[in-house]
Amino acid sequence: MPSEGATSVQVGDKRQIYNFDHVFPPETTQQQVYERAVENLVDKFLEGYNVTILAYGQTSSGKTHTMGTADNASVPYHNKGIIPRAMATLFSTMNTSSLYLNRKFSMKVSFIEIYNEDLIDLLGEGEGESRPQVMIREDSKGNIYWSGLQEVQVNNVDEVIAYLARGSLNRQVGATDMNAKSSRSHAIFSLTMSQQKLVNHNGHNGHNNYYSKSPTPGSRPTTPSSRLVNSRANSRLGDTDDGDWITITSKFHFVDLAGSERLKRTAASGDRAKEGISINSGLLALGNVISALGDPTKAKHTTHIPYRDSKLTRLLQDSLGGNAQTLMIACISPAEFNLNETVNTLKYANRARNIKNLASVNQEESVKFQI
Ligand SMILES: Nc1ncnc2c1ncn2[C@@H]1O[C@H](COP(=O)(O)OP(=O)(O)OP(=O)(O)O)[C@@H](O)[C@H]1O
Repeated sequence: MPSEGATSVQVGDKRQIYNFDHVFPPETTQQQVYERAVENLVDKFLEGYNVTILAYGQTSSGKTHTMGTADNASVPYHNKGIIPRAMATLFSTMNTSSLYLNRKFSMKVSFIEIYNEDLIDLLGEGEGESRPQVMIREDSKGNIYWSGLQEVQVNNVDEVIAYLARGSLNRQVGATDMNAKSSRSHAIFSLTMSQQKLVNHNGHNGHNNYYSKSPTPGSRPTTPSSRLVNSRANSRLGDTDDGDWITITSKFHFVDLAGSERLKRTAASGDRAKEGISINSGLLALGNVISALGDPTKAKHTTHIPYRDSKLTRLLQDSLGGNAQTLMIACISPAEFNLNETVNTLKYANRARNIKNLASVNQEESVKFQI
């Protein structure tokens, strides 16, 4: 059974203890991992917090399996990873919980890959260089956004899984000595949710408004361009959605990192070696950001956090140490011959545990609509 607390590792005659929130032994099921570590984060996402889950570990340790980054409709339920389970909880909560009755939801997914420091849109149209270029941008408030990336409207779990499967087929996969089907890239599957919440309901006249964008204060949203995800909100609000509305936007990033193993262990050469160098430098940069964020003397001065050292850390800038609930899952091998990699993964994850984020709900100003 999963347990709280520490795990200890013996290296030579030294025993080192690492503390984690949960430790899952090999026989743990996907459902147990999900319930213990992830399910409450879906509630946080619905409340309006940004959430990021990262899977870290050496090749073949189960990152993709745990995250469900490659899951499709043919994966049997007991094997399904975090993403399909989180989506099932999310849509079911939206559609059944009384907490979300007076809301209108709009959701989009995107799927991006970092391969050799190139950003590739896994849902983008076209092949190779004909695909739109994805750029990392920062707005005046320091929020990171990705321009040129395809964001696709989704209305139910099946649509999310279809895009997940489509994107994962486009992901860079190569064979190494350690995993015949190794992911050679970092992949980030993201869900952006916008909620229109009715407060101070006036209860007279009006039409149903479906919003795909945050409305500008003082203006009324125009033609409905997105379908309403929560059909109950439509029927409940009916013709009487006159009142004050607030917009809550939250992002859920599922990050399946490339294998963290030392290059020589994969016996890589040529393209595989180039990929390995790039993977290691991205993970090193991530490790440096994690170390800086875990050090309270540095974390106060955000200019010292080396986010700009890699695309991976830049993309995740507002999810690491920013305004997000962040979970790192460290995948390790029980095999003795992987001990060194296991110790490295435990040290890496242990550093991540020192980060203290200040998460808050992303709520826009109250907007009055007179209809
Ligand atoms: N807990 C598990 N139970 C059953 N099968 C597993 C488990 N973890 C991993 N596997 C299987 O082991 C193989 C390797 O796992 P996976 O591809 O998830 O590793 P990975 O860490 O993502 O590797 P890479 O970094 O090379 O992509 C897959 O066939 C996967 O289905």
